[in-house]
Amino acid sequence: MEHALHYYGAPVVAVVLILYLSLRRRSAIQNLAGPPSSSWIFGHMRQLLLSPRYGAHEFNWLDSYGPVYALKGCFGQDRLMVADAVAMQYILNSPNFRRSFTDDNARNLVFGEKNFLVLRGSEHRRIRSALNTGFTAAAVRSYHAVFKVVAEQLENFPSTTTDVCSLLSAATLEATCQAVLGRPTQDLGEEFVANNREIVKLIASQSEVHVLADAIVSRLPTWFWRAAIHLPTKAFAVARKARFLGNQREATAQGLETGSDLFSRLADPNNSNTLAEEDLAMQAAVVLSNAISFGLLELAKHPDFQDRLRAEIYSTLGNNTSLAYESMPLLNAFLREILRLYPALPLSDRIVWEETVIPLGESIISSKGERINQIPVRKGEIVTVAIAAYQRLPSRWGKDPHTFNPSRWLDGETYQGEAVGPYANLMSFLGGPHICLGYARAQP
Ligand code: HEM
Repeated sequence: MEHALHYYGAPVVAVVLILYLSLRRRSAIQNLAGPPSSSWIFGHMRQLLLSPRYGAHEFNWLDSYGPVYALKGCFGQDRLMVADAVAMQYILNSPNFRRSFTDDNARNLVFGEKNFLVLRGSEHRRIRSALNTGFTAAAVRSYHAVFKVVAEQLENFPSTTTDVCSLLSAATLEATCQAVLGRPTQDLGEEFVANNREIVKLIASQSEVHVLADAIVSRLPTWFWRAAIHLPTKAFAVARKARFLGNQREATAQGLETGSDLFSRLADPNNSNTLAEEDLAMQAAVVLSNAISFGLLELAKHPDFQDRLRAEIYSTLGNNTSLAYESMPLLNAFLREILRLYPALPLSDRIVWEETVIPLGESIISSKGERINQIPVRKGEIVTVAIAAYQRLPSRWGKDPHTFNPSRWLDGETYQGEAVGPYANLMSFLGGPHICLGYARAQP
C-alpha cells in the first residue's frame, strides 16, 4: 500500500490539479487585452502606483487598450481597470461591489470601528442626511466669508521664495475648520493636527514594501487588523495615537451640549460614530489644498491664461463684494479643468461581493478578437475605478485630454451626453452612496 502511494501519489495529485485548473471557469478578465506583465510578484502594481509622475504608465495603457483592460496585481492576481463611464457608474452604485478590505480596515484602524466612512446602508444614510444640513446652499454661502478672510491673510506672505504647498495646506485647514467646525485650527490641539499630518504622509508615501504589504494584508481577516494596532511599526503607532485622541475627544464630547454645528451632530449620544468633525475637516482640507496647489501650478505655467483670468475676476467683481461666480465663465472653466486633470483620488478599488455582470457604455474587443458589451465578474475579484484615466478619455474631453486647456469647457469640446458624477461630468468627487458630501462646497 505504502509502495502504491509512493509510485502513484504524485501523478494522481498532478492529474487532479490539471483537471481542477482546466475545469475551473476562466475569469472573464483573462479574456481581456492588457499590457504584458514581467513580474509575478508585483504584476503591474509598481508601474501603476509607484511612477514618479502619476499616470506615466496608466495613461499609455489607456491609449493602447482603451477604457477597460486587464492588469495583473501582486502574486498573479487578475485585476480589471475601468474608465468606461457606464461601467464606473454601475460599479459605484451596485451593492455587488464593496470598497477594498484594506481601505475599510485602515479607516477602522484610524477612526475606530463603525465610523461613518465605512458604514453601509441605512446607518450610513442616516448620518449623511444629518451632515447634509451643513451643505445646503445657504450654509455654503455662509462659508464664503470665512474663506475670504483666510485668503486675505495669505496676501501677507513674504515675497521671497515660499513653499506654497505647506502654506496652502495650513490655510485650507484653517478655513475648513472655521467654516465646518466654527473654531480655529489651534482649538484642535497641536498633537491632533501633527498626527493627522503623519496620516496624510503615510497615505501619500508609497513604496515596494507598501505595495507588497497591501497585497498581503488585504487577504488577512479582520481579527488580524484588530490585533495589528498593537504592532510596533510607525504606521500602527500613528493609528494608535489617532484612536487614543479620538477616544479622548469622545469623552470630552460627553459633557458638551448638542449644538448646531456639524461636530455636535456627530457627537450626538445616539450616534455611535468615532469619526468626528475634526477628522472630517482634516481630510477635506487635504483634498481642497490638492486642487488649489495644482491650480496655482497651472497658472504659473500659463501666465497668459493667468492674466485673462485675473482680468475677468477684477472686471466682474469690481466694487461688488458678493460672489459673482456664475458670471465668470473663465473661472468656471479653470476650476473644472483642474478637477479634471488632478483628481485627489485617481483610483478607487472595489472588490466583487456577489457575482455580477458589468455593462459597458462603449464595447471593446477581447484578446480573442470578439466584441464585448459586458464583463462577468466573480466574487473576490478586484475592479479598479480609474477616475484619472476616465478624465483623460478623448471620447469625453476632446483631442488633447492630457493638456491643460480650460477653453475645452467653453467651446463645447467636452462630452455633452448623459450626466456622470455630481458635477461637470467629472468623477473627482466619486459617486454612489459615498459620493463626496462637500462637493457643493468644494466648487463654488
Ligand atoms: C476639491 C475638493 C474635494 C474633492 C476632490 C473631494 C473628493 C472626495 C472623494 C473622492 C470622496 C470619496 C472618498 C472615498 O469614498 O474613498 C469624498 C468623500 C467625502 N468628502 Fe470630499 N472632496 C472635496 C472636498 C470636500 C470638502 C470641502 C468636504 C467637507 C467640508 C468634503 C466632505 C466629504 C465627506 C464627508 C466624504 C465622505 C462621504 C461618505 O463617506 O459618505 N469633501 N470626497
